[in-house]
Amino acid sequence: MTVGQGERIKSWHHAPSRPRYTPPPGAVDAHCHVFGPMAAFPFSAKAKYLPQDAGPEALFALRDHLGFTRNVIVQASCHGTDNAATLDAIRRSDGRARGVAVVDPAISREELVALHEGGMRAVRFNFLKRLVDDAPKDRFLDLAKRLADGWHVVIYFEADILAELRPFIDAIPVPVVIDHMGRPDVRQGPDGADMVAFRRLLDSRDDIWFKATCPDRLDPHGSPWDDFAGAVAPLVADYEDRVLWGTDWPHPNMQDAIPDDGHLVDMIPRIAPTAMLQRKMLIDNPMRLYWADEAVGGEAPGK
Ligand SMILES: O=C(O)/C=C(\CC(=O)C(=O)O)C(=O)O
Repeated sequence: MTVGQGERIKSWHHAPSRPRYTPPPGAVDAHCHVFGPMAAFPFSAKAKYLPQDAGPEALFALRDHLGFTRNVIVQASCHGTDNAATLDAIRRSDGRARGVAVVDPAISREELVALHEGGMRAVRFNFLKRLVDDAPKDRFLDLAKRLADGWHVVIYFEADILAELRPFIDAIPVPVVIDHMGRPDVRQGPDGADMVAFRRLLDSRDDIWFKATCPDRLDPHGSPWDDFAGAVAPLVADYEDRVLWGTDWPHPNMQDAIPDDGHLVDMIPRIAPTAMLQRKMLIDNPMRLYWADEAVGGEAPGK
């Protein structure tokens, strides 16, 4: 697809329900995106989808509606390596958002410093062929070696390439966060081949984290996403200090199965049934990665 052609798609719920589950004060939605607004922040010429505007106002309204305090905004592939829309959203958040950037691996040290000052704390390496044209492992690795203390790498891949990616991941010298657990087939259950391979990765280092996100993407049986809950709850319990959670709003490419964000929040007690697990997943763990400069938990700045 070439951006500028075709209809702009809408992949998010027009009126998400209010969740029955109430997140603890200080909870972080650690995986979400902004789209545009396009008039101010045009999409990349290489974008594989052309969404309607889903800017910071809508994101922060959803945050409040769902009972969250902070956001980690992940640069979406439709904006390529121009992080202006994500930086603008962070700037407007009153200190309540931080970000994950997507950059040209040749980025200069000065540009990385500017991203840090803008609230970025990680770079994302996307290996999904339907989203990006190329993912040069050698150049990604060179960049990972140049990241400042306190930064990490976020990797997005599907389960069928985990084995092939292992030498690359093993060589990354900073902490690693895996998006959507590397997209396991949750129908295999908690002891299926995909989860076993993913646990082997987690066991290989103690600085690999993961997002227990996207029942809507990973569970083909749909809401209430029972297969997702069954496969993911044991992982959360066994790796409680390394798990993050997020809505994934505005759910890029999910226009044919748009999830109700209130229902997504109601998955939290099903995968993290105790108050302690919820606190770790929603506050302590994301705070350590994204707000290491602040005391863990508590009120957000500007509140
Ligand atoms: O929102 C996600 O994490 C997943 C995406 C979109 C994405 O990552 C991107 O556009 O950068 C997907 O599977 O289409």
